[in-house]
Amino acid sequence: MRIDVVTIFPGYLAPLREALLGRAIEAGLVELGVHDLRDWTHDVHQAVDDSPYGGGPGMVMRPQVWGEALDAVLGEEPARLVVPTPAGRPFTQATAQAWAAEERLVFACGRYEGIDQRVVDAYADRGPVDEVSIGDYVLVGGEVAVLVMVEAVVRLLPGVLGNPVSAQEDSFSDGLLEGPAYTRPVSWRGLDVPDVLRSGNHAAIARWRRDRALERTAARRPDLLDALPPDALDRADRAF
Ligand SMILES: CC(C)N1CCN(Cc2ccc(Cn3ccc4ccc(-c5n[nH]c(N)c5C#N)cc43)cc2)CC1
Repeated sequence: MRIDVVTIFPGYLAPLREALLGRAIEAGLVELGVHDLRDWTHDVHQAVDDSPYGGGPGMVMRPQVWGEALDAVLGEEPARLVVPTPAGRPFTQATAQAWAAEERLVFACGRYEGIDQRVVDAYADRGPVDEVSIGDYVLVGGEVAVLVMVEAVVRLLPGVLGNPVSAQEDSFSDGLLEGPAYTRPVSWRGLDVPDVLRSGNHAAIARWRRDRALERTAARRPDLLDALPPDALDRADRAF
């Protein structure tokens, strides 16, 4: 997979070259290009924004600069263009799984009050464009959202995670939050690891973990329970 990111703050994307993602890049599992939008400005001030038509607070990012940048970065190769925005469709694990199958992702990081809508409209004729949001809170720009989305996608690529099974058994992959996890020591500050996890009884352990996942999901994300397909809960789950 190749990932390109266009931004006025390239340094914001430096964490993508650290740790697991950095190792994936070094291993050739992912190619990453980070591009400074201002490289496509032609004025001495390198202006990328202007006042909004119709008035209102803040500034809007100019379409001309974005058009030149995206034409250059996209080139002729097909790619999914992703535009983070507070007004976007929710980015979910399902989105990450779908995008993990893409050959190319290009992320357009806006700032100010966002990017002139004509940029999205113009590229929608050339290929898939997704306006997405990572959550119901307001950030200052798209860069943090891109860090989140790139990590969620890249960890699903073959060879990236040391233990690939965990990508399948993620929270959300079976529709439930995952339950609590424990490691040594068996007792810490008077708190003990649940006996069942040390019993060696794998059926009992699986049941206990499923019950904790159901309990946590019911308490923290009842919406996920409501969204489960009818056959997702078995009789033992319903007894819970
Ligand atoms: C017209 C006028 C009255 N409106 C007034 C309220 N404005 C809301 C507004 C506020 C701040 C920003 C800052 N910003 C710039 C690019 C950008 C990309 C993503 C996000 C972002 N925030 N939260 C998420 N989950 C995001 C994602 N993904 C935020 C971004 C952009 C937009 C929109 C304009």
